[in-house]
Amino acid sequence: MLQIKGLSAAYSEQKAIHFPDWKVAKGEHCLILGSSGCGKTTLLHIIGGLLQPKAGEVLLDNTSLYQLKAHQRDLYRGQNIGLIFQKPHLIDSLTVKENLYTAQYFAGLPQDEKRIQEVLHELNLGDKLNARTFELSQGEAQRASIARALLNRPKVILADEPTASLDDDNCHAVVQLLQREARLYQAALIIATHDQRIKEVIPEVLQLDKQLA
Ligand SMILES: Nc1ncnc2c1ncn2[C@@H]1O[C@H](COP(=O)(O)OP(=O)(O)OP(=O)(O)O)[C@@H](O)[C@H]1O
Repeated sequence: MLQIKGLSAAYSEQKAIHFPDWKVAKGEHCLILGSSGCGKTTLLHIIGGLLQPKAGEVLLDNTSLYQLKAHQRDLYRGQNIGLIFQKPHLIDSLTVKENLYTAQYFAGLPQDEKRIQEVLHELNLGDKLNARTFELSQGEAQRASIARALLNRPKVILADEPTASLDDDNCHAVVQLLQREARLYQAALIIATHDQRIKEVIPEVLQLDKQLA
């Protein structure tokens, strides 16, 4: 379903970071692990169509992400890839509903309030539809960002350090939530992290090594 081949990345004059070839099956849950600076976020951004690699290929089903023109890739991402970051990155001047509308807009999809209500309900945010995002607790804001990522029923969910600043209880709650939602959408779930706690529940790992850099 997802395949990376011969991938490398380089920021400006920096030495290239090389990534091992890797395949993730439909519905599979896995981790990208490795020490700080080894390239976890970089790889996640490449897989998410946010960062052009120096070389190599990202295949999602039969689509080669970087063969697409930039605007086609943006639409493809909006329709097929759900991105979750450590911080929610919601737009404070908008309500929760309006934040989720942006995900439909950037995917080239029509506004669908019913679908927004459905996904908010799934994440126990049914009463927050018209709340401003600054009125949300941190946990609610994180779930709203997960709702935004799931809204368009993605084939793959990419989460970057979603548990880094959480205590053990909340760490497990967030991982369980991501796994439950990924199962619901039969989506592949890929979490980039150096949080060893997640390894207990998701044993499938792509280990990145500093030596590869
Ligand atoms: N925008 C950028 N410009 C230049 N170099 C960058 C940029 N982003 C990352 N790097 C460098 O690329 C390398 C990989 O960074 P990346 O953020 O992917 O690592 P990481 O494994 O996610 O680290 P961490 O676990 O600390 O978040 C590092 O050496 C970093 O300094």
